Amino acid sequence: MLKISGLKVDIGGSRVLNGLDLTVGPGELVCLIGRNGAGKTTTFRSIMGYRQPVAGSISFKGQELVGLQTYKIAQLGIGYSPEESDVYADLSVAENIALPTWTRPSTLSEEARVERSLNVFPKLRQYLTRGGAQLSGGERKMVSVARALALDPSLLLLDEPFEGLSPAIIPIISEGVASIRAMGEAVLMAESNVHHVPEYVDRLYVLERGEMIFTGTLEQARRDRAVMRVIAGEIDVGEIAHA
Ligand SMILES: Nc1ncnc2c1ncn2[C@@H]1O[C@H](COP(=O)(O)OP(=O)(O)OP(=O)(O)O)[C@@H](O)[C@H]1O
Repeated sequence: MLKISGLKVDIGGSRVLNGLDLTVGPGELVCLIGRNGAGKTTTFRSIMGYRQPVAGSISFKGQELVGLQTYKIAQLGIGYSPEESDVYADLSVAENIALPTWTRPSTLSEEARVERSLNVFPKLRQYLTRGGAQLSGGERKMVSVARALALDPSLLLLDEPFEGLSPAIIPIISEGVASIRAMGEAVLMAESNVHHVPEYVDRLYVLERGEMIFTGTLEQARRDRAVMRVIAGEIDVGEIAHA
């Protein structure tokens, strides 16, 4: 469904992604994991057409995305929830979520698409009339993911959905990701912390300074000390060794 081959991206004269290969199949949950600055956001921004690669290909359902404008990429069915969860302050929560239903036609009605998003995050029903500026970080994250889902995408990109959230909100987002997955949507999720990776993840890619250093299952990653050093830190490697 999504196939990235040999992707190279330069920013300000520096190579930020150096020959990335990655695939996401229909209905798969795939995690791209790496430390801060590894290049996860740059990968997502390249998929969405905000960054132009110097080499490589990004194809979605057989169509090349490189060179397409962002709105066209979204219309092809890729929903994007960025790390910073931009929620439109001048729109209500309900309007923020409904936004993609105005820009991408789907076989589902606007109501059905919004309802589906609200079923993923039922807590949002209390805030529907509230302005986008009057939300906590966790609420903004829910709106951002719900909005990306209202696009009725066949692939959802979630950039560090747990980043900066309080421990109380993490299980809510985690349950939301599980129900999105149960709907059969393909999800590509970026993470810097292996502990946030759901056990049911299909495949992990580990990115280090713009290069992919590992591809495999979560179980294989846990058995690889060099990989765990990158995605879990030294302390956790010790814990794993004693487990
Ligand atoms: N606009 C920019 N100008 C200059 N350098 C940039 C810019 N955006 C990203 N970079 C650099 O590109 C590299 C990759 O950044 P990117 O944001 O993709 O990493 P990331 O893995 O998403 O990290 P984080 O978890 O901190 O968001 C970093 O070294 C970063 O400093």
